[in-house]
Amino acid sequence: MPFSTISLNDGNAIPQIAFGTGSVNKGTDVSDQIEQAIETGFWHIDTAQAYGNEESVGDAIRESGLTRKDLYITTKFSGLSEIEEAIQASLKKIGVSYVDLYLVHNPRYIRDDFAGAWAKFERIKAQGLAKSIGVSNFTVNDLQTLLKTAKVTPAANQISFHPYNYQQNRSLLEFSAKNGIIVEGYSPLASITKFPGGPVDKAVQVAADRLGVSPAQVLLSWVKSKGVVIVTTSSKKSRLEEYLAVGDLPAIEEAGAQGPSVQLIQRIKGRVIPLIGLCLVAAAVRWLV
Ligand SMILES: NC(=O)c1ccc[n+]([C@@H]2O[C@H](COP(=O)([O-])OP(=O)(O)OC[C@H]3O[C@@H](n4cnc5c(N)ncnc54)[C@H](O)[C@@H]3O)[C@@H](O)[C@H]2O)c1
Ligand SMILES: OCCc1c[nH]c2ccccc12
Repeated sequence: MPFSTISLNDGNAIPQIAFGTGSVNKGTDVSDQIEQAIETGFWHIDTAQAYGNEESVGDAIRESGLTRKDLYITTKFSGLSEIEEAIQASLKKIGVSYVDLYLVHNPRYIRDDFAGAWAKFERIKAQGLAKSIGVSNFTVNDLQTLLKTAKVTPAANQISFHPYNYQQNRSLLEFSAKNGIIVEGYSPLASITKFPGGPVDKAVQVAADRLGVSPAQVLLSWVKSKGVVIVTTSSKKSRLEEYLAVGDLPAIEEAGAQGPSVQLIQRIKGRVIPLIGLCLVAAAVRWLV
């Protein structure tokens, strides 16, 4: 069974893995890639006003033949127009009457008026144009400022999340947990894609060899074990299958409902996943100091 969902603070649920569409040049037609991702088993698509590809998302949805409620669509306000215009344009481009999650792409897009901008987001939720509203790239300070005037607490904060920024993200994770804000992690594979050759490589490879999985699966497993929604991507079907297979390495608390062989695997994973976490953090700390 692939990935499940995580409950949000507004009663909705978010799939724990998303297919990201922002890793290619702005405006690239990614409809075939999204279609492939949906066929492979992704049902959470992450786009943004700034990616210039919301039409591709719409095309892929229609091609997939799935109904609206079978998909989870996130888009973001990227400051390219007024908020009310932006959501209407996004809905039109995607060809849907609502998105599941609407995010402020970056605090800099609302820096001049956090309270006013968030009130507009709250209205978008009240109007049913977005089932849930949230933010992206917000620090603890940004969230504190927002929460001073917010009537609706952001459901999620999408941030960069990988072993090399884990220490830096810890206070944000704690603050988010305390305030019921789900963390989504983009660039989860950064240690092998953007910063190869660092100390995390070794720890990841050791864990991968021991578990008989790939380094990417170790990294995604680690993100999942933190309760963070994975936002990843690939144009290759084989990689998408590899990512989704991480859903079969569930967190230990899911073990009770499964058969004996799965329970055995989970007992092993239950020991290994925290160990992976420990190794990655130790490696990251050694690398940072
Ligand atoms: N909110 C934001 O500000 C923000 C910023 C960046 C990205 N995002 C979102 O997150 C998504 C994913 O971001 P990402 O691309 O950084 O994620 P990622 O770290 O998961 O990297 C994915 C890339 O890694 C490659 N890859 C996978 N396995 C590999 C391997 N073994 N060796 C080498 N390369 C491998 C894939 O082909 C793909 O190109 C974006 O598409 C976008 O939707 C959001
Ligand atoms: O999501 C933030 C990273 C990103 C990917 N593609 C973009 C296009 C415009 C602005 C930001 C981005």
